[in-house]
Amino acid sequence: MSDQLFKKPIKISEPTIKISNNDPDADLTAFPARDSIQRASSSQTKPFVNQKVPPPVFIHKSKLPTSKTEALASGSLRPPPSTLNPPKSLMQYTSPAANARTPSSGSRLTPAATPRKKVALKPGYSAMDWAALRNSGKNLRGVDYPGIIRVTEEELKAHKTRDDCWTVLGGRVYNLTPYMPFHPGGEKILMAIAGKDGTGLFMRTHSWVNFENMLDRCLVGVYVPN
Ligand code: HEM
Repeated sequence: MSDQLFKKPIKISEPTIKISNNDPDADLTAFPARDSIQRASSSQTKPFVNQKVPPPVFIHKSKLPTSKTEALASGSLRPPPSTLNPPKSLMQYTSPAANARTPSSGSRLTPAATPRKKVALKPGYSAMDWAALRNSGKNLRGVDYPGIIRVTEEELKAHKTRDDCWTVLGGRVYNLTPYMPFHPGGEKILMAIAGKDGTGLFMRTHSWVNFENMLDRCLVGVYVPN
């Protein structure tokens, strides 16, 4: 009996939904319901039909930025523009010189300073090499007298060449000659303070540089202008 049941093909007919125009309740597919608030407030009765959807924008592969730098330059990786202004306390440090160095858009907060330019140092003249030379025990003072000497203005002025360059920093006289090729700002700029008091220019350029420590082995003496 059960065998017969399984062997018999079962006919499943599609359910038919009859929609009568006279009977609104018969329209089972209508959603939202015909007399609902949603339908009343919506001007669109047939979604996606005759609706104007903007066509998708395709960017050709060749026009896409290839690197992060390019993407940044094109602005595609930039954060959205902000209407917030930076705090005034930081703004005061932005100098025209600093802005001239960073001409890109937006506000950049850069400490006010003299425009700076690093030079390419020759191999063997890095900060590490200078530290090694300082600790080598070599005489970097350029004078044979072992102790601190008193240097007058006249004496100072006599040491203003590339091979014999003294300067005053913070009231002390230093022999800059051995440091010349190690200076990240270049030799030329150091010659501007040769045989002179360089404290003002030094401080305006890089007051954070610890010259006392870096030039300790180059100390010649104390400056006694009169
Ligand atoms: C007073 C005259 C001097 C001027 C005009 C001057 C100028 C400069 C300049 C333009 C730079 C490159 C800055 C950069 O873009 O990174 C620099 C860097 C540097 N200078 Fe001088 N310099 C002077 C004296 C000295 C002296 C006497 C020393 C010795 C202690 C010195 C030590 C340094 C150091 C360590 C740096 C690297 C600083 C850094 O990378 O932050 N400078 N200097």
